[in-house]
Amino acid sequence: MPNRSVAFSGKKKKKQLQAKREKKQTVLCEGRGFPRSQNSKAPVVSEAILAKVQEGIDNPASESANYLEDILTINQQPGGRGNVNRYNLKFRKQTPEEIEKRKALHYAPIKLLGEEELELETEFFFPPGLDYPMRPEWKKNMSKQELDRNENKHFRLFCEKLDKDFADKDLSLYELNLETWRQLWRVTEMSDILLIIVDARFPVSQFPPYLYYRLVEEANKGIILVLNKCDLIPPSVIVAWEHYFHNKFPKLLVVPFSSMEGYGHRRGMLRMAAEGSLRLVDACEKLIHGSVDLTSWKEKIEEERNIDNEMNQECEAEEVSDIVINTRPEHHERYKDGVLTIGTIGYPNVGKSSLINALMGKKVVSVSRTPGHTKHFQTIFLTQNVKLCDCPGLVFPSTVSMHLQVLFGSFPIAQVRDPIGAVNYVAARLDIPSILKLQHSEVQNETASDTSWTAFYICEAWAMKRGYYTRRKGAPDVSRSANEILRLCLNGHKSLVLFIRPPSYTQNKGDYENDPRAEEIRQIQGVHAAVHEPSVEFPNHACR
Ligand SMILES: Nc1nc2c(ncn2[C@@H]2O[C@H](COP(=O)(O)OP(=O)(O)OP(=O)(O)O)[C@@H](O)[C@H]2O)c(=O)[nH]1
Repeated sequence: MPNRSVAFSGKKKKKQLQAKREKKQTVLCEGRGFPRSQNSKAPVVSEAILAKVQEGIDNPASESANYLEDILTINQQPGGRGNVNRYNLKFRKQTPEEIEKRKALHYAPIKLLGEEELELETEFFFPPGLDYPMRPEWKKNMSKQELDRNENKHFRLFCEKLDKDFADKDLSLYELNLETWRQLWRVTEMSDILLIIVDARFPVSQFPPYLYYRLVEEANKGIILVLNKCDLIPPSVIVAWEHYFHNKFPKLLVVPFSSMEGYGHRRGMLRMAAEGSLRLVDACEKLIHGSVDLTSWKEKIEEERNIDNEMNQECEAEEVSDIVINTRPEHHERYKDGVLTIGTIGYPNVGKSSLINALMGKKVVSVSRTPGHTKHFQTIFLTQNVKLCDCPGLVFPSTVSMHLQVLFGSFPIAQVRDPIGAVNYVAARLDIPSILKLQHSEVQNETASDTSWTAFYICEAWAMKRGYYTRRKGAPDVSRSANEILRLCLNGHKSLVLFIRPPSYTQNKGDYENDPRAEEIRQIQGVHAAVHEPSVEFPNHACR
């Protein structure tokens, strides 16, 4: 008789599945070289492994990912309005090895860096020789296909060269979508003045010097560096940055700005950021030498200044500007038809759209906490003879670390595969446990030999404080917690404000604090300056 298969009970099946799951987990854990200790929930990592990990992080060239293949795939997508993904931000993918190495740092004891170690300058992020892709030579009679082919080839060669020339450096993720670069080319071509908008917390990591040389020295454009979000940092740091940029880039005008100055006390109210706007008009006047009359812009600001707070306008989206998708090259005619065209350039999430709304005194472009929200450039008339042109956020080639990219918002937090690693980066620079008033889970454990903070413990403590637990095992949900810590930092939560300083800031801090400019900056910061306010309470969104 043929063998009949034995009936498999539900209980047996359950046991079998459980054994399979356990086996898989052991393999995963061992694969990472993280044996688990008896007392601690966190894996233990030996000094030797940590040293190796650090070595790998310091020298990532050995793990260079072949992202050049991606470029072809990205830029061969069908164009047109139909393809919604055509304008998405695109970066190379991280290799699994890179991710694994970073993960080991979750369990390394954290050592806080000194304030001087947060003093950084341009060259740290933009080593000499770095550049951005320029529009290749073109002729007026070229067909669309010819232009397209030419630009695609030029861009691919640019990326290949960058990859080769900087093989020994840890180049960060930069924009691989040619369509976005085309928009930059078009915006720079059509503008008389360019506003390079940076997050005042990280200015030198978002201001590529090659952009300055190309635009000012070669294309003879006027450029203004806007230190946006200046409400998030002390005025003395802004004063120090102004000195730094004036000395290093003599033709650059620097304007501190806070788009939040335009927000009223009541929710949903928006008005013009008048103080910042006035500084901007002054800077524009210096650059155009009377070629366009800016009186109407100034009058508009004065009018707005005199409006009572109670008369603030409702924060509703008004008629939206002219969205321009045509990026075909054209020769620039200065102050065409007596209109001053001001282009805005910057990394994603630096607040370009907010700045335009704050200049307008009403919501004309939509704002989002998600980077890459603006997909194609739009033009808006500020007054009859001043036109703004908002370019989508662009990530320029640099050596900015992945973690910093996450913290200033050029890489979406939702796509971060290692949020705890990014928390480790913040924790080395900000005392998270005391800012968030965290309690180490091992403090109560008498057998625990070490109660140093690690990124893992920070995320665990925050998860417990907020009541975030995983559904299946009921363990503290460290990923969710890490995500939230990063968001607090990105949005400049009043106490979690990470910012860099210019060289010698700490040494000359007193002078910057007493500089008369500091008072002027306080006015631009408006009522929302985080730096003067006490820490806030968190609303409790606990969920089990
Ligand atoms: N504290 C503070 N937050 C700001 C300021 N300006 C913008 N933000 C916030 O920064 C985030 C991004 O603002 P957006 O204006 O959408 O930035 P964007 O540069 O247009 O972003 P992309 O569309 O990705 O290019 C939003 O959450 C804004 O509320 C500012 O001056 N101060």
